[in-house]
Amino acid sequence: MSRVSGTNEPIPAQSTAASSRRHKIVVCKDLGPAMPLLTQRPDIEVVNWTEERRCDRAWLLQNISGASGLVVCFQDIIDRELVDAAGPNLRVVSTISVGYEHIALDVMAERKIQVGYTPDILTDAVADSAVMLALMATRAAGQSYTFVKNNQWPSFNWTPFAFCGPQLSTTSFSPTRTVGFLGFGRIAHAVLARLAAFGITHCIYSPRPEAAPQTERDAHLQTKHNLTEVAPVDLPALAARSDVLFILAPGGPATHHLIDAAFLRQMKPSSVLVNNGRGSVVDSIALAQALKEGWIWGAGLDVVDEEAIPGGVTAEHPLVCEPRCVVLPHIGSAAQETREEMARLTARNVIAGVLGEELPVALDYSHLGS
Ligand SMILES: O=CC(=O)O
Repeated sequence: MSRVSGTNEPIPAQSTAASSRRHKIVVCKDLGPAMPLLTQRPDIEVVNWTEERRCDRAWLLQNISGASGLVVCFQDIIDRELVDAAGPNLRVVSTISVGYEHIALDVMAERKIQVGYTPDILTDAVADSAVMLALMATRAAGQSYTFVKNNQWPSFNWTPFAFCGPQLSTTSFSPTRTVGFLGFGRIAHAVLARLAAFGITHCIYSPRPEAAPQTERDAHLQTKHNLTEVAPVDLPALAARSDVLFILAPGGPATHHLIDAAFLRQMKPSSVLVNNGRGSVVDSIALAQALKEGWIWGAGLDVVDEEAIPGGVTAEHPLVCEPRCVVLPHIGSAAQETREEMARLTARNVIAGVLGEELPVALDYSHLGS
């Protein structure tokens, strides 16, 4: 039977013959119903962080020595220091996320450590939540919900324009709508498919600088969703034309604060920004100013730059304080069925990795810069 640590004290290295045949896997996030996939294997020793808060870096550094596998989430920074502390046994890092900015891929490549992740299976859940945020941000859901929670409904003087916001769907009297995407991959396509039902007419996106033109794919999407346009545009046009702009780009140096004051000033006063990608893509201070001064109408955020720093996003954060900004705590893929499948895949990835087998879903980082 595998051992699951009951406390978060450092676990002493095992020296018995039996333990040396077992693969040590350090688990930073409890995988819920998928944990037995790990704990019921006689060839695996599980050392897991059991507290209901972010895994302590110090605990991880103390416990990782001799590990063959590591289970993490996007909050855990996997860098050279950690890999050095693990030692030469480490064969696989399995993250329960589609994003991988938290993993130093140059170090993984150098040490030939496989990386498992969970793309595709979360696409629909994240796309659902992006549409939810677009609707919440356009239709003043944050303000009106707070109004009711604050017991203001009893004295509500209903007026035709109270809590009004821009309409996401097209109508006979407002027949065109342009959605923009920064990051036009699987999740963006799933968002577009959902928005087609809202009568969206134009879809524009900013291509990666190195990407080849996708003319055929765009023509296919245009026909499939009965749109007037699907086209790549430059950043100024993306800002100026989007009624709703979805940020679905990965984080990292290439996208850091791409959405800054200069970009936001080019957006329409009636437009809405939705961020389901990474907080670091948007300059929070500039966005708060854009909302306060009416450069844009509203925002729906599942990610915020400051979530990564100690103290995180408090109730005093300038974006949380903006009435037309809906902020959720990074829950884009938090649909029960999806999270269970992500947990199972994360477990299967780490098991395959420690056994030296091909991962069910491995990140191919051979072409990625460090
Ligand atoms: O942000 C969440 C993920 O990368 O899956």
